[in-house]
Amino acid sequence: PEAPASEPPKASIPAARATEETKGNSEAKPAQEEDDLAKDSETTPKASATAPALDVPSFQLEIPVDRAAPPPSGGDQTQNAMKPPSEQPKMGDNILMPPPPPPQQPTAAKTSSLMPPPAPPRLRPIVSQNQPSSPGQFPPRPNTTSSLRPPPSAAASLRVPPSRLSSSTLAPTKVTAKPSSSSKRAVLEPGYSPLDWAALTSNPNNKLRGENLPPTLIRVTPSMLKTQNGRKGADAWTSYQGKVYNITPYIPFHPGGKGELLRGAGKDSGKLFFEIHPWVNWDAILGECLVGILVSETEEPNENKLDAMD
Ligand code: HEM
Repeated sequence: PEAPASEPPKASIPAARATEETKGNSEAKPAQEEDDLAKDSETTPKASATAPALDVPSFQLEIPVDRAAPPPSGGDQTQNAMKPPSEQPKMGDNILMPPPPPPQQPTAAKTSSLMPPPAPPRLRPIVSQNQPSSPGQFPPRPNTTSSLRPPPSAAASLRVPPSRLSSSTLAPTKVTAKPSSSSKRAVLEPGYSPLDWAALTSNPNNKLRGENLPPTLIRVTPSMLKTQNGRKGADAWTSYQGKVYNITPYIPFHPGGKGELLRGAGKDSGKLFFEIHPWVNWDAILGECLVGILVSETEEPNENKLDAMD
């Protein structure tokens, strides 16, 4: 597949290269000397390719004069220097490539002015093929050009990042959805909405305080409260601000779920309650579930004394 793409450029290149080749032969010797210097500074073999380019510039000044007519850009000097080296065909390919990606390879871009005829799209693929020899230059191209390039094949890999950008439009919906799902809010069964609870509490005959309890408030010690943990058929009681409530009837109505509500069973729920939802009006919801008051362990659970206090 590469052969066909490279063929068209080669046909046009030969003429310019012919002049370069003659000059290039004479320049070959100085280029080698510089190669040695380059090797001293640079360890990689590729340094030799760059070295000739540096040597050529002085001689290239003459070359540009001949070419001055065809190419508008004076930057051809660098190109000429590059071309004289043994890699003329590669340079030609690069020349074809330059038009589209001018920013990345200045030499290629300059040569591109000479090669305008070749199709820009084809040049990119060719460059990629030739690039293997010079991988260092290409890595940056895809990244920078990717944003600029609309092309299909390369865009596929690039589309992922763009999708992120475009996802910004989608993100809002997802973001809003995630927070809601992350909440511990439970799914209440039908008939257990806050309105249903309000209706239930509006009727005093429902005995939400619990069965077998006196009509008046009772005195509850910590040990008593501990036994009312909702297990083994016992109602779940909890204390809040010195008062004891039977939270058993509210379990299926609790928006936070049964498990969360029962975390306070048999003990004080004030701390948990305020940590999770301090804005909730406890008394307004559980007023009808009030069992009594919390007293110290030494105090006798005398209902008469409790009534006297009231
Ligand atoms: C140990 C005690 C309790 C715990 C651990 C607890 C936990 C929770 C949790 C996790 C939620 C869900 C919060 C969310 O939507 O992300 C919740 C919601 C709620 N809980 Fe409790 N809860 C407790 C006691 C109570 C009590 C005693 C009441 C009623 C007096 C109550 C009333 C509510 C209400 C009304 C909501 C909905 C709040 C809202 O949507 O803004 N909770 N609770």
